[in-house]
Amino acid sequence: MSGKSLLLKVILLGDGGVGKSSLMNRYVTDCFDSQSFHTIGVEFLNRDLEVDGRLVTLQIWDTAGQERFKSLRTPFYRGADCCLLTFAVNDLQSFQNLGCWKKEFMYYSDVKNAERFPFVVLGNKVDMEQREVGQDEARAWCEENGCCPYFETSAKDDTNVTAAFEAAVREVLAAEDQIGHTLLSSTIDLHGNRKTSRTSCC
Ligand SMILES: Nc1nc2c(ncn2[C@@H]2O[C@H](COP(=O)(O)OP(=O)(O)OP(=O)(O)O)[C@@H](O)[C@H]2O)c(=O)[nH]1
Ligand SMILES: [Mg+2]
Repeated sequence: MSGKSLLLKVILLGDGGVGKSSLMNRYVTDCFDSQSFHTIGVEFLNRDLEVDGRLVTLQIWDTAGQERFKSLRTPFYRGADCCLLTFAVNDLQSFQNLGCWKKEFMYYSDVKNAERFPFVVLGNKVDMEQREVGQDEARAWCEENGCCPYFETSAKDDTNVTAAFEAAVREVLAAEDQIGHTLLSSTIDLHGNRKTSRTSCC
C-alpha cells in the first residue's frame, strides 16, 4: 500500500430532491436529516478511505439539482474524476432526466470521451414503499448508456451508500489502469514511427 493518498473528485448530479446531499452527508458524517434544505450552488466534503490497498482522499462535490441554480453548478464540473448520476426510485421524472444530466455534465466538463469516463448511477430512496422505477428498468438504462455500475441506495437507512462511493473510486482506478496500459502498449521507435503492439488488455 503506497503512503501517498490519491485525491479524487467525484460529483453528484441529479434532479432536486433525489437525495444527493443526503447521500454525501450519510457517507461522510453518517447523519441523515429528513428536513434537509435545497442546495444552492455546490458544496463539498472530503473523506479518506482505502480501496483495494490504495489510500484515497475522496472530494465529494454536491450540486444543486434545481434548474434555477444551473449557472451556479456547471463551472464546478471541470476536473471531476467520476460523475454519480442520481435519481430517486419513487420519482420517474428524475430517472427520465438522467440522460439530460449526463449531457449537461459532458457539455460543461473537460471530459472528451464519454465512453471512457467513469459514471455510476444511483437509484436513491429504496426504503420508500411506492416505487415508480423498477430495478430492471434502471439496470437496462445503465447497460444502454455505457454499461456503468448501478446501485440502489437509501441515505435514510444507509443502504449501499458506502458501496456506491467505493465503486466510484474503483471505476476511476480501473479507467486509469486502462489508460496506463494502452499508453504502455503503444511505443515509438527511435525513428519516431509509432508502433502499437496489439496486446489485448482485457
Ligand atoms: N425516504 C428517504 N428520503 C430521503 C432519502 N434521501 C434523501 N431523502 C429526503 O429527500 C429530501 C431531499 O433530499 P436532499 O438530500 O436535500 O436532495 P438533493 O438531491 O440534495 O436536492 P437539491 O439540493 O435540491 O438538489 C429530504 O427531505 C431528505 O430527507 C432516502 O434515501 N430515503
Ligand atoms: Mg442538495
